[in-house]
Amino acid sequence: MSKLRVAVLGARGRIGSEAVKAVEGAGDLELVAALGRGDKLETLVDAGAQVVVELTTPASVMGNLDFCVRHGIHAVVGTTGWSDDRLAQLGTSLDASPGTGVLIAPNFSIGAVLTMKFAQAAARWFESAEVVELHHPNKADAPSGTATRTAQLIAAARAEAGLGAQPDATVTALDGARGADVDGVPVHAVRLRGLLAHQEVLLGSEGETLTIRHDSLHHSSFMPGILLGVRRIGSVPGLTMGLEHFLDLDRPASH
Ligand SMILES: NC(=O)C1=CN([C@@H]2O[C@H](COP(=O)(O)OP(=O)(O)OC[C@H]3O[C@@H](n4cnc5c(N)ncnc54)[C@H](OP(=O)(O)O)[C@@H]3O)[C@@H](O)[C@H]2O)C=CC1
Ligand SMILES: O=C(O)C1=N[C@H](C(=O)O)C[C@H](O)C1
Repeated sequence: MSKLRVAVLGARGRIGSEAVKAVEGAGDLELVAALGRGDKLETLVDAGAQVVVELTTPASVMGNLDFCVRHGIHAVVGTTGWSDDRLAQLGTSLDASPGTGVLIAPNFSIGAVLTMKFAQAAARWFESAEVVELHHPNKADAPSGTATRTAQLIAAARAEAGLGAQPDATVTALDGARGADVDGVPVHAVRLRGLLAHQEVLLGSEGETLTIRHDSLHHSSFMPGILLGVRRIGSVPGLTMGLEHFLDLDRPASH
């Protein structure tokens, strides 16, 4: 069987360089291009790339995806910075290229995907919910894409359960002291040398708290998710938001 032809954008970056190695190490995949800033996107077409792994920056991702979708190249995207406007713009490009698939994964690690799922399930049972994300100090964006998505899922679950605003008697505060407000859920961002990517979801009600914590200790934690996305996205046209859609998480464990 012929190998799937894969390219990496952002190939010299922290996660992109690991993705290059992961694709090279997969027997069913062939790395046909590894591009960095300034390299020509036409190379993707010349190399016959079928799937692109997009790991660049919020400033670059839209242009890169526009090119890929127009050329019918599927994309697996880890880059952050997604707003409703950007998603709508991508949706319009995909409408014009109906066979093309794009996966946007706020986080490729299984533990982070489960953290989001557990937080979403728990949210309706607690009066209070806050998210704390902790990352390496070279990270350009805050809060993280994962924390933003987690807060959005918590907020949607609270709204569906009819929960109102969270209890908070704060009257005076220094700027930023209560974090960023994501749909009514406070999100706090820590940047600390020595860390990679970590998140805590804090939930509380009268007399009890629940903390869900996840730690990515190495970029290798993201690689199985990237490879899964690469193998699956060609058969899922349109926009898929979140790796959970490829993970079959609701299937009961076999005994
Ligand atoms: N979803 C997930 O699981 C994960 C997502 N991420 C996200 O991935 C993104 C990259 O993170 P990270 O690797 O740490 O960042 P880095 O800054 O280390 O890497 C980004 C790379 O992209 C390059 N780049 C910028 N613009 C372009 C372009 N137009 N075409 C090709 N390459 C380009 C940069 O080049 P230059 O240095 O010259 O600017 C740099 O080498 C971030 O948004 C991060 O949040 C990270 C880890 C996991
Ligand atoms: O920049 C990073 O490092 C990471 N970015 C993603 C995010 O913003 O959620 C995923 C993970 O947290 C690592």
